[in-house]
Amino acid sequence: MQSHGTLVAQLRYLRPRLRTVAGAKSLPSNRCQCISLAAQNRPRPQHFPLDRRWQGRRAQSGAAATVLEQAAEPENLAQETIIDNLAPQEAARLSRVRNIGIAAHIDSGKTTATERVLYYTGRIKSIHEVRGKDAVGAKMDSMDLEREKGITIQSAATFCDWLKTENGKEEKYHINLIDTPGHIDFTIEVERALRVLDGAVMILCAVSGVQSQTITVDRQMRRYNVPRISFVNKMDRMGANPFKAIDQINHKLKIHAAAMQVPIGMEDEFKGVVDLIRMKAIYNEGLKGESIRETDEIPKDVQQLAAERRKKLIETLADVDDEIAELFLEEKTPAAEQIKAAVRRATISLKFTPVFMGSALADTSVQPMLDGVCDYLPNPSEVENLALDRRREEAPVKLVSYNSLPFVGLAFKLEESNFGQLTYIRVYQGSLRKGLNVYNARTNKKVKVPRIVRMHSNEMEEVSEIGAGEICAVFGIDCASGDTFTDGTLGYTMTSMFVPEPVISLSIKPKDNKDLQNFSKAMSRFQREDPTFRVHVDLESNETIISGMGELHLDIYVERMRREYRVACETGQPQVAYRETLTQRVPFDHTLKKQTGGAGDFARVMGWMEPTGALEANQFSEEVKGGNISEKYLLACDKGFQASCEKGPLIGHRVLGAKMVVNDGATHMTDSSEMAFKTATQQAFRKAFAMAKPQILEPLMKTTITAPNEFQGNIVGLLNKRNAVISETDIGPEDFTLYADCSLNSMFGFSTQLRAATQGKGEFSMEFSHYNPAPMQLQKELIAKHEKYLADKNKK
Ligand SMILES: Nc1nc2c(ncn2[C@@H]2O[C@H](COP(=O)(O)OP(=O)(O)OP(=O)(O)O)[C@@H](O)[C@H]2O)c(=O)[nH]1
Repeated sequence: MQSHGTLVAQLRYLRPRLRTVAGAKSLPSNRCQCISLAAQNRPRPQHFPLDRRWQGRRAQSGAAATVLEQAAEPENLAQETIIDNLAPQEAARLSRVRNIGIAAHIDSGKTTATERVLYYTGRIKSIHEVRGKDAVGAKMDSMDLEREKGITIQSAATFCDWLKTENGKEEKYHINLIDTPGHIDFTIEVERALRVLDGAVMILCAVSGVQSQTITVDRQMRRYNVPRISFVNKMDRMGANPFKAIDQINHKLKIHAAAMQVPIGMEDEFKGVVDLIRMKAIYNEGLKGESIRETDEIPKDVQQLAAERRKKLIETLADVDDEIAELFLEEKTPAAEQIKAAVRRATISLKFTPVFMGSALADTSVQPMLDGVCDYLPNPSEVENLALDRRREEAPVKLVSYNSLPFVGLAFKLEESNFGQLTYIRVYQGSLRKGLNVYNARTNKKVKVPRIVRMHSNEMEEVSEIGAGEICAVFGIDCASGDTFTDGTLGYTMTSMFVPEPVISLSIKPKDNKDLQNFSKAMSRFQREDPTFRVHVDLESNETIISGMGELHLDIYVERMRREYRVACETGQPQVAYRETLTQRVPFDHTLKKQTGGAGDFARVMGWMEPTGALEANQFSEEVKGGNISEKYLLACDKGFQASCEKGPLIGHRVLGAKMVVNDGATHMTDSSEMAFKTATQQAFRKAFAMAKPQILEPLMKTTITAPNEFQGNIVGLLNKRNAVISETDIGPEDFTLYADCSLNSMFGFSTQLRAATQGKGEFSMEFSHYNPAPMQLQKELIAKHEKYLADKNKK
């Protein structure tokens, strides 16, 4: 396989020739894109079940290569002229834009750090703390519930301009920033932020280092190939040790990491940091640390540590960067500029994370982290984003963050506001203007953009245009989360994000029937905003069932219903969201025949049912020859199949991984109807399903537990009792991390037992992994319980 660079060089050579050939319109389409994808030789990310999902994301490469390869397309020749003319101007604009997210374990200080960033960049005039005494709360936690509980529930977007000073010169950077929740139950918020961001700041606590949720966040960043810098916060706390955190990033997260700074003083003596590239001491001054004082005088007691850690930084870089490796082998010391360039290359190519440190609460050393964002995280043109061209069999095409190209944007988040639905859009190509007609690639509907705003937490600033590579929100566009918009000249669609399956459900109803209207309004709004929150009505019990990612997730919606819609609700016990499936192929031949005096019911359906393999979405297909069942009745069969999948025959939970094929049947001249075919299909489904060795599936959770080493035996004991499968144990000098697959059903009450078994020092996080057949005994119990429920209901 040739390197990407070599191929780009070849394309550069070929370009004048391609132009001539393209004039004759004989170039095979997509050749260049194919070469480019092959050149990157990217494996499909592990967590993506469908190829198409990852095609929408990116690999890292230079904008020049992107433009060049796309320009070589005959269809893109018109664009090429524009690109050639605008390149320097666009490149200059984009080089000062950063779209970043802040992600971390719960309570690491994401919101507190963001508050500093907004203050130092002049976005807010004063600092308010999370759960602070002034009772105002941090800017980015704008929901009352967030402020009360001191946790972030929704991701909030904001933007700011950072004046970075280097060698006495000021450079203005425009930063779009998203603060994301730390709790795993709100993981979709992190997923959608990472889907559209170009880089991230991973915050760690200086005392706790890599925690269970840091591991989840790491997984998410890998899923979307997001480069990151790290910030070790809470350096003022007793027991702070940034180097322990760095070791843990190296060993637990398995990404090369090295300190970019060393601390001056520790814990309550923490005063500032030494920048290891420029070898300068940096202190914060002013009431809120707003001014920075830099000096060449590094305190004596820190000099040796600084020298050692600088050496370590260069050694680590030599492992991930060829240029530094060469200098290292020649025993030459790289210059500051060379180190900086290597950190940037290695970070953007996802091989390395530079580690900064400070204390957001003590207003110390947040600004150098912001400089790090500008120096080491990619600008929008350095991240490759792909769309699929529906006019050319969904071939991947690269999007170019240039304003003058046709518009392509992705709606990544919806929010209900006082002024109607607010749709967050990341503009990938072209610019979005007020009054522009845009097309929804999914529905093909045209809409005019009435209002564009830049979000600043819950406040907004009206703008008339947003350039490529930026994030904004628009009003008055009806769409679903994950829809692609274009200007109508392109058949592009971008792939959506990874949406985990809900694992917990509970029944819910308003305490007072007069609130029913508000109740359903709230339900439909929450569902539209959050793809991991689902609502359905159980047809047998007539109960409304809500499903989500965990108990806290559902609790928050019940609480929001009370506060925002004034609907008090009663809820049932949380239940695991089981699934039902079949394991073998079975033929069916079923006739519905009812003769009751007048017109009767008649429908005959034949075919087979089988597992889809790999537990994919349910599928219905028809292979009827000779017109024995008309198109209209086949549609009714499909509806019957979908209805049957909603409520499995075993325990009434949803069916997963079932395929039904109807290949023959019979119709009666007068007695057949759509209803008859729908019912016949449902009856055939039940019969076939029962014969096809059905199974109940339970959600298995990827569980990460961290605790001090002395509790390892206790925790293994707890997990063994739950039949968990331990996949890996990582033992550090003081604490250990254990990775296991546990059934969700066995994890109820685990947090209390973990606390008791570890004197409150252990913590865990769970993330849905996959569905697995439930143990036979449990399957029998669930079926018996469901049968009893049905029998009791029939008696009534
Ligand atoms: N000592 C110390 N405490 C801090 C620091 N930064 C934040 N905190 C405190 O840590 C707690 C959590 O801070 P947040 O900023 O809410 O953390 P978060 O990561 O946004 O929390 P979630 O969004 O709920 O996950 C608050 O009580 C902060 O005051 C710091 O640098 N030093």
